[in-house]
Amino acid sequence: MPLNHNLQKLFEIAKKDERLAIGLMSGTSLDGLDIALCRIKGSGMQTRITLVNLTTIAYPEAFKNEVTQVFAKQQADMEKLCLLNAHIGSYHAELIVQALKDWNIAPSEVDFIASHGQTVYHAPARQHKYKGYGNATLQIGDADHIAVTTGILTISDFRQKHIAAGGEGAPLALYGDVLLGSRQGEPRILLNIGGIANLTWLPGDQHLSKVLCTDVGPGNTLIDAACKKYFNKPFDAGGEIAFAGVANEKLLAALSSNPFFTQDLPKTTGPEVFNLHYVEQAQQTSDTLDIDIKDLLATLTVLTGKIIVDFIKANFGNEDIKLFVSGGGASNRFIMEYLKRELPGISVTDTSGMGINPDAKEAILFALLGNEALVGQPLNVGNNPAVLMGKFSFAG
Ligand SMILES: Nc1ncnc2c1ncn2[C@@H]1O[C@H](COP(=O)(O)OP(=O)(O)OP(=O)(O)O)[C@@H](O)[C@H]1O
Ligand SMILES: CC(=O)N[C@H]1[C@@H]2OC[C@@H](O2)[C@@H](O)[C@@H]1O[C@H](C)C(=O)O
Repeated sequence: MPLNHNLQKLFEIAKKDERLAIGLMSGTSLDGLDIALCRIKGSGMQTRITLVNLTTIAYPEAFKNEVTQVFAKQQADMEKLCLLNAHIGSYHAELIVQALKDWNIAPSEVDFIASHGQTVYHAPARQHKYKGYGNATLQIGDADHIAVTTGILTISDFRQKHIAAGGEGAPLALYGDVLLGSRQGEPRILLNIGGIANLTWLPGDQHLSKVLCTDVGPGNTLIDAACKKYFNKPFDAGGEIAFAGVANEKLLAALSSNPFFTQDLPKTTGPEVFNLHYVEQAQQTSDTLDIDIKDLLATLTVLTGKIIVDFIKANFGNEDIKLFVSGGGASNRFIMEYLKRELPGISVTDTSGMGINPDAKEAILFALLGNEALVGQPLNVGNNPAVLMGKFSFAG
């Protein structure tokens, strides 16, 4: 019996020497959609990927406000959640169609889209309160809408397989980091400072069993929340407000005492834990509710730097390592200067120092994961599940 047209096309795409793919990332900062157009050759450790084009479409305030109603909330309007699942899928599709027009690329030239979706809740078992339930995470923005509207095969919902195979559904960065970032004789740390900060340790002997990838703690999420509340700004551009304040040591100590920081590795978290409620509680226990708001911003920014520095010193020492930073936090001069100052033996640059655009890294990761879903083999890395992730949505 002949294969139907969807499977026929799938096989044709899988047999190609080179694929044109779109990777999509909409992260926990809710700032916008990263669309990375990539050319990919091969698979696994032989993957060669070139970023052809990148655009970040900032979300309009009205859209952010809608998503915020369900984002990281223990209680939310189920109708709104249901509507947003379809709405985000179609909205992302429209943004892709527009980006392709701008780039003068016909949708028929693109082999596949790999979509992360929008995380609305992340609930590793260590973090939620429901006995008898395991790890769980929820990304919405259904990919059937993307596939049908763009006419392009779409691979999505990567995190569920990771959980089904024993992981926490995140971080997935290591799968891309080992493929693109590992170098013989050069121990590296690839740090992404998005809403949450996560890192991948790539040992210089390139033993995949020694690779570690874990969330470290809040990246920009507390800084953004405080900026919004106290300064009516979405984020602290360049870390300017933090530079104008002085970190409060008592508050810093209270914030640093969250149990997440001493839990076993690898571990994951999100704004479900690291939010303004957590900051206010720490202010209460440390009797710092009345500190200057610039000092509060400085404290939250130092916290982001300090948990990264403490983690690196405790787990990898302080010498002969190259640290490459990506994500929006790489544009926060206060954080970058803090890392350089507090890790004197380590070379700290953003990931452009290793040939990867720091704003594109996560969207590229999903393009890579989509490529692996099509033509890869499960990879044993650290104690992470060796699985191929992602679900297929056909256009017709
Ligand atoms: N010029 C800048 N100065 C300071 N901070 C910045 C700047 N540009 C971006 N950021 C910070 O980076 C954040 C966005 O980072 P990014 O897009 O990497 O996060 P994300 O992908 O949404 O999060 P995650 O990776 O945790 O899912 C912004 O919300 C802001 O806090
Ligand atoms: C559940 C979820 O969306 N987690 C994100 C978030 O943003 C950063 C950090 O927390 C990381 O664990 C993950 O994203 C990246 C892309 C990852 O999986 O590697």
